[in-house]
Amino acid sequence: MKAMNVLENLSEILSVKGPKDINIASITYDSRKVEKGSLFVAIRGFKLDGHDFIEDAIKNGAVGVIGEKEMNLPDGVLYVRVKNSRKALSQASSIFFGKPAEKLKIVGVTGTNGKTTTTYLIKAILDEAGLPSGVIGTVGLCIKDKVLPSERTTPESLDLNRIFVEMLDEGVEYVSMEVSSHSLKLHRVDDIRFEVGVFTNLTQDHLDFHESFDDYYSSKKKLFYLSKRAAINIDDPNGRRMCGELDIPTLTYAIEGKADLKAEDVRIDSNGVTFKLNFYGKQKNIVYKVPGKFSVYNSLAAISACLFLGIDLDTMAKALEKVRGVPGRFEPVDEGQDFTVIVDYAHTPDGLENVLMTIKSFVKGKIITVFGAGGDRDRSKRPLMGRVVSEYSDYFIITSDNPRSEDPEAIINDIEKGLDKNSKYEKIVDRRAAIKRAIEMASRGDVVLIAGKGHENYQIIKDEVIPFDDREVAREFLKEKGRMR
Ligand SMILES: CC(=O)N[C@H]1[C@@H](OP(=O)(O)OP(=O)(O)OC[C@H]2O[C@@H](n3ccc(=O)[nH]c3=O)[C@H](O)[C@@H]2O)O[C@H](CO)[C@@H](O)[C@@H]1O[C@H](C)C(=O)N[C@@H](C)C(=O)N[C@H](CCC(=O)O)C(=O)O
Ligand SMILES: Nc1ncnc2c1ncn2[C@@H]1O[C@H](COP(=O)(O)OP(=O)(O)OP(=O)(O)O)[C@@H](O)[C@H]1O
Ligand SMILES: N[C@H](CCC[C@H](N)C(=O)O)C(=O)O
Ligand SMILES: [Mg+2]
Repeated sequence: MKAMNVLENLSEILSVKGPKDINIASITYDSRKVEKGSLFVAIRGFKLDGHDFIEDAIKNGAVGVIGEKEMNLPDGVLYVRVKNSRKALSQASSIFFGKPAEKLKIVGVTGTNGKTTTTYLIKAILDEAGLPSGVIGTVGLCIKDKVLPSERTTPESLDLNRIFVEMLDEGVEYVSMEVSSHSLKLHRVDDIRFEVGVFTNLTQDHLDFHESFDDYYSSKKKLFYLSKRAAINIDDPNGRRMCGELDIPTLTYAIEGKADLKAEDVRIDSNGVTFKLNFYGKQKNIVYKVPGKFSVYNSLAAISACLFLGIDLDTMAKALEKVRGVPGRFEPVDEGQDFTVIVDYAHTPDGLENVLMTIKSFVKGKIITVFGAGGDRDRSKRPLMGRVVSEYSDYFIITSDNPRSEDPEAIINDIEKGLDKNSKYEKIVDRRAAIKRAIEMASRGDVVLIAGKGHENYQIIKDEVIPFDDREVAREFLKEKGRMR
């Protein structure tokens, strides 16, 4: 593509130096991925500054550069100075790949908890309706039935465009994607026009990245400036606030309050949830075989979004009844033992409270929880997570999640600050040993909750990513315990 075509799509150019008639063979924001003919976009990062890698990029074959700083590049290399490189990356990628997002119907789901689950439920409904779809989110990328790993919940704009093209090539028409607050703030989704934006809830997380809760809220709100229509959980105080501030067609959903879609006669037990959906007098029985009040909310979120897509309630009810859960979300590990083991991705105070409240409602014996908190993430959520776990568990083991660059013991100490005084617990830094201990001590009727890592099949310790899967580790010790009997 001619550089001129890319330039025409950039909204905030400050200056252009060098030849505009060059051909761009590819775009990248990482100098290590530059090829002959690449356009390199220099991003001022949180750790590094892409401008420091311009020389490398040119050595590797870049013919053009987009950046924010005043630069003098060698003759023959195009330099486009813009106000915001991340915004420019989104605009350049969209035009370079032929605006693939415009050819897809994309539903964006935002909120602190429930994004992954809701996107999966939407996909299940689209499948039942016979509409070819894809999913983009924490657990990975789904292109029709193909599943690929993903590094981020919401990929960088350039990568998103590449994924959209791949989806279109495979015949995908609908995309159900998670939209993280990071992605909204860092302009990863700026050039997507969402058919529907969904708001699940907003509670504390990511206060390391967002300077305040208000900044977190405003980032989430941006999704609705990019959406044609909205589906909002109006039982959530921030959902109510959001609703009052939007002027696009909106469907609200609730269990408690007044809403367009209301769940009535809600029944929750260890097998899942059932409720009567009331949508302006139209009623439909919904069965979803994953327990928890949050399962009702996630079903309502998916139904609201799919109503906007024109899917009928019968199809939706059929689809939800068939869903057998989402990887790592309230996932049972069953080796025939006489107690329950659940692996769940809860990694926020609210997520933990929801999952523990659900367990409390059906547990016959003790609740034993194994959990930690991620390193290089919001530190202020750690004592709050500790408080919630100590409030609901009969016994718990504080261990490591993904410590990343931090000292695992220091993270555990942060969690410990929030504990209830009467807590019965121990600290075991090694997650494998912690899971082993919980399984050894469990007896008939107990529930062992292993929280925080869900579907993750790795653990990040310093710079190392080691293979680790809570489900496999639990299975191994369950088998061992079975053999000892
Ligand atoms: C905080 C955050 O989102 N950081 C993202 C940000 O990194 P950064 O700006 O700090 O990058 P950097 O390492 O400082 O480097 C600056 C630039 O120099 C470039 N570079 C670097 C080295 C080199 O040799 N050559 C080179 O060109 C880099 O490619 C980058 O463009 O831009 C990078 C490039 O797009 C992202 O990879 C990176 O995501 C990191 C890995 C990350 O962990 N992000 C997490 C926090 C995140 O986004 N999480 C949300 C999920 C939240 C949720 O689910 O609740 C998500 O959507 O996944
Ligand atoms: N609607 C909900 N409200 C509160 N908690 C929920 C809800 N749905 C799921 N949870 C809990 O939060 C955990 C994470 O759920 P899920 O993965 O769907 O959220 P997410 O928003 O995608 O998270 P992430 O930000 O990490 O991508 C679940 O394992 C469950 O314990
Ligand atoms: N998307 C979330 C996931 C947290 C999962 C938990 N296992 C951790 O590593 O903190 C984040 O990146 O903050
Ligand atoms: Mg997710």
